Amino acid sequence: MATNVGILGATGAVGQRLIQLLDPHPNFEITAVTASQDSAGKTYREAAKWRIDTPIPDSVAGLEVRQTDPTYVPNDVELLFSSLPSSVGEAVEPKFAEEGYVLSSNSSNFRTDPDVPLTIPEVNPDHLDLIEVQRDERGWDGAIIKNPNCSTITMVPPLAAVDAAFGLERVDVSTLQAVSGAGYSGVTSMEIIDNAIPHIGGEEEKMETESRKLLGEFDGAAIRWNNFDVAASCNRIPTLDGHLENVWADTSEDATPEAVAEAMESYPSAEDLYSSPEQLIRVFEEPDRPQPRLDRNRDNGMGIAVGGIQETTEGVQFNCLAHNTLRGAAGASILNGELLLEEGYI
Ligand SMILES: N[C@@H](CC=O)C(=O)O
Repeated sequence: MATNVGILGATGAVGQRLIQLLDPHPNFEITAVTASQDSAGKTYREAAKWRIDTPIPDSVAGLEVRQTDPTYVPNDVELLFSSLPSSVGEAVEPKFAEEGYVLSSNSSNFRTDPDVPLTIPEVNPDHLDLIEVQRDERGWDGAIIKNPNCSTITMVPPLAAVDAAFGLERVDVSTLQAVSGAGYSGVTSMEIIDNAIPHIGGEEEKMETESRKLLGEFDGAAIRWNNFDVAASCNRIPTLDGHLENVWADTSEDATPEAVAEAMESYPSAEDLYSSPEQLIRVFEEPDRPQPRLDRNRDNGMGIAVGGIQETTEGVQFNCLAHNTLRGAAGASILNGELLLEEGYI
């Protein structure tokens, strides 16, 4: 039987992607959607300005939109996906956890808190058990778990493969990020057409902190962050979806391009989880790949594509790409929901 799930912030860009991905999902059934007070009481079809290129699923179109408050969400909802703006998430998510709800959240608040699991199921599934620490410390019956920022998710699986095989000393990364990462009204057409913007507020810090937490070690009580140095430079470009990143990784042991490709291609997926691709990282030999338009939808938008692996004086260099609203946001939260289900937290 499918698990009843709700979506907090269901009318936004990531909320809509969550609906698109959850509607056909074999494990989950959407039974509650929430949004801001203005939308409460309307049907989802009336409240949402639907901008995805598949129709609003019939199962959701007629649902009544509820206020984003635990009082209005039915108790038989076992898992909540949160795509709230971070300022709202910071205020509201703990209220739900206090009331016993388990949240798989894409919002950026709390990601680096010591008792909040930040997980990519193929990379650090063991960090999920930090939930026990969180429950002890905060006295919650529910829990909050997070997926990382989209630009972090794009580079961390390839870096995890490099770290496991050769050890990581230092990472430098420069990003070319699609406009959908900023949300529908994030950058105007006048700002981005014929242009590139060499700044995305807060993004560099997210990449620099989240990557070290994700690749850290959980000893049963706390996460010891990985201590490689990392510096990020983030840029917005006029692609619609798909973040492309140029990464330089200085390794502890010598790493040839062939050995790096082998380590990446053999890095395991989470084969028991429905949304994890059969092969997590695909490596191109063609020097001009991956490209956003050609490669973002591989493996239902949940794969990571890598190319241009080469040796440099400072270690190894490669390019990586992921679909930012699928693997990098809605799909990442759903994968964490699948992990929560598999590990018996819901
Ligand atoms: N913070 C990211 C969101 C991911 O898509 C961005 O601005 O691109």
